[in-house]
Amino acid sequence: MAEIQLKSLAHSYNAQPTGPDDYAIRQLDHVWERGGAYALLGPSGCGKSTMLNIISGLLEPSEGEVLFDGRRVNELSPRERNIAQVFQFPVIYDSMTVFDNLAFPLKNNKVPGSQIKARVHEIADVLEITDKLYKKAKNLTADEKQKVSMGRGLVREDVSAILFDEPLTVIDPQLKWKLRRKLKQIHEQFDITMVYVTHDQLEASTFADKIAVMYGGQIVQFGTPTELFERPNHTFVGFFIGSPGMNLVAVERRPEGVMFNRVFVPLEPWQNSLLQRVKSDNIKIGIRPEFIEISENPSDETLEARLLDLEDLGTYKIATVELGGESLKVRQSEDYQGEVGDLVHLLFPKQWLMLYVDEFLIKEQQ
Ligand SMILES: Nc1ncnc2c1ncn2[C@@H]1O[C@H](COP(=O)(O)OP(=O)(O)OP(=O)(O)O)[C@@H](O)[C@H]1O
Repeated sequence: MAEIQLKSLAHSYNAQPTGPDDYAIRQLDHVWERGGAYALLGPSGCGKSTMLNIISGLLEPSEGEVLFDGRRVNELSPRERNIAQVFQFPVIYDSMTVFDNLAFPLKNNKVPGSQIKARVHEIADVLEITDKLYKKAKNLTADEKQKVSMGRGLVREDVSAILFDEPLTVIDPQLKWKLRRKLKQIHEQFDITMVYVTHDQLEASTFADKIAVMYGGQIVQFGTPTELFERPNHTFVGFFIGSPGMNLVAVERRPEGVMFNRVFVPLEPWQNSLLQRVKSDNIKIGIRPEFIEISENPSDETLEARLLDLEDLGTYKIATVELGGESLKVRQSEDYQGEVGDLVHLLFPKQWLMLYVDEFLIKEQQ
């Protein structure tokens, strides 16, 4: 098990990149700590598989270094790096039994036969495939095959890390949840560094202690699921995490706050003073649907809006309101009784009103 450090890492599939758009990974520094359970979350094409393949050694980065426990491994082959990788589709030998599939990585590493048997049984028990051990792999269902594929990654006790590249894509929706829990349990039991790639936020937050959100070849935030929800460091994290995502509105600066379409939104003094110092005009405010309050009566702090739509989602409702020409989502309890067309009064609690400049969060300690 190892700490994996990425130092000034960048990768372009183009031999002669001419600008940032030619990079699948833009310069980044990152540390996956020893023994952590991590998710790498992001939309299709943001560079997740590229990063995994660079860590495992399947791909040589065009710039920067990969360090395992402080030692440069750029020149080492995947085998020498001792990384196990589980892909979207099961990688197993159909003609072999499940036992032989699981034993294969150990035989390759010249582990004694008695140890192989014990370890294969231990892993098969955890994955609940002991009754399949002496079946030919070709007779298994898709999810059983993927369990064997995971087992091949888990069986070696000496691996530096296990990388999962969307491993549950082929798994039945009902079984996905079970397997995710299983992986989490395996992580707790064996204490291995695990990086789990997915574009599904639910999958990421049930598996990982910490999530790296990737966007446009960069890690735009690395934090716990709660941190990503409460303090999105980038507008993309606000938009991508949560359902519906964060409300984001482009605004102009004013002395005591910001404005859009004749709606003035006051800010905290520290936000105002930081805002006066930045040059960019790319300014946005962001607030999650869960944190906007709707009040029946106006006050000095409320903003007048119109209820456009109310969607009943069973245990809660999502209201769509129009404020200064912008459409915002507001999450309400199931007993909220608004009528479409009603005037409503919105309150943006100060601690939940985020300010973004050039898409990044303005933080108090800056
Ligand atoms: N072999 C390749 N040659 C050229 N460009 C590539 C290659 N592999 C990936 N890319 C490009 O690099 C970028 C990042 O791709 P990557 O596969 O790492 O993203 P991803 O986040 O894993 O996406 P997905 O979730 O769809 O697998 C994309 O623009 C993709 O088109």
